[in-house]
Amino acid sequence: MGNKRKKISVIGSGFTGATTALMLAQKELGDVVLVDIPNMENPTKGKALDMLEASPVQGFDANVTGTANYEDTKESDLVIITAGIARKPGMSRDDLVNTNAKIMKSVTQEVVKYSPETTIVVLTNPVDAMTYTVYKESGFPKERVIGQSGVLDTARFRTFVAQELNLSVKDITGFVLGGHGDDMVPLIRYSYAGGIPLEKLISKDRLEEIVARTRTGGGEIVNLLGNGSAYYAPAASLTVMAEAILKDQRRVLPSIAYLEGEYGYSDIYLGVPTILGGNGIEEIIELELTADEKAALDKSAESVKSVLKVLA
Ligand SMILES: NC(=O)C1=CN([C@@H]2O[C@H](COP(=O)(O)OP(=O)(O)OC[C@H]3O[C@@H](n4cnc5c(N)ncnc54)[C@H](O)[C@@H]3O)[C@@H](O)[C@H]2O)C=CC1
Ligand SMILES: O=C([O-])CC(=O)C(=O)O
Repeated sequence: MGNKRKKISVIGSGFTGATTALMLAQKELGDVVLVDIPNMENPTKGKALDMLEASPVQGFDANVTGTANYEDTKESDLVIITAGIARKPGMSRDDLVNTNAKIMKSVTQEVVKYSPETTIVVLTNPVDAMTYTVYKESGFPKERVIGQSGVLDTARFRTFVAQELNLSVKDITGFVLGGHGDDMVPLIRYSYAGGIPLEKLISKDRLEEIVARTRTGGGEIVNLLGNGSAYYAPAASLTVMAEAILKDQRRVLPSIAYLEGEYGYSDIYLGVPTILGGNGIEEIIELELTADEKAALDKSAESVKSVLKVLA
């Protein structure tokens, strides 16, 4: 008998949830249960069946099912929450807070009921505050409630740098700290092309433009799509985090983590460099920041705190 397949539940079968489900299955990370509200049960089952029917063509062994019944998520190894509303042009992520906080609470209760030992990764925006909400509602240890922002924000930064230098994206590394908003802090000092500091390859002005584009990268897509937000790169980001956890890879990836004094903040979820492995967030990596970097991070943390205050 081989190893038992992992079970991954993806809550929310919209653009990000469905795309994530497909990527998880294509990488054979486990069997995927896609969950949505009762009104969306048939479309959710339809999407799941359609993905399953791609499996013989692409040759992946993963079951994909759709449901509106949380019993089907029982004993999930990993739960990914994408449920909720997305922003439209003219809105900020923070405008979603009240609606999505209610959704986080009800979803978390159901998830915890059937999978008390699972690890949860949250995507729903405003994601720093929504991860905090899920943490409080779940009663889980902090290492098992994680938010996604930094992998995506870093991916955008890496894309723009690769375009600028006409180099493979594979050789570009980036580093983004802070909340998933326009105040996020891309750290040039820790970003490289094939081990060469970016500051040696790109002018300061161009680097500043790339940082600015990264900060508003989500909004750029929202404006182009017109009726929703990004989902391919977000789904790819969730998939890499899922892989790190399910395969116990201990990867160094940025995650939204619960801070208890790290970087000088407490009782807040914020994007920081972490080690992701079988236990979820296995470690938070603390770096020394320059005064300017710390000031930028303080500003980002303040934005997240102001959203948390709305929920208090
Ligand atoms: N953290 C990040 O980097 C990113 C966050 N997001 C956020 O992810 C969320 C989802 O985005 P999309 O998938 O594009 O939206 P979408 O509108 O395509 O899908 C959301 C789905 O959630 C479902 N849903 C609503 N209430 C639910 C409940 N109580 N239980 C289960 N399902 C429920 C809806 O029926 C819908 O199918 C948004 O809040 C968006 O802002 C999106 C991209 C990146
Ligand atoms: O911009 C949005 O609303 C969705 C999101 O978080 C992103 O794509 O970074």
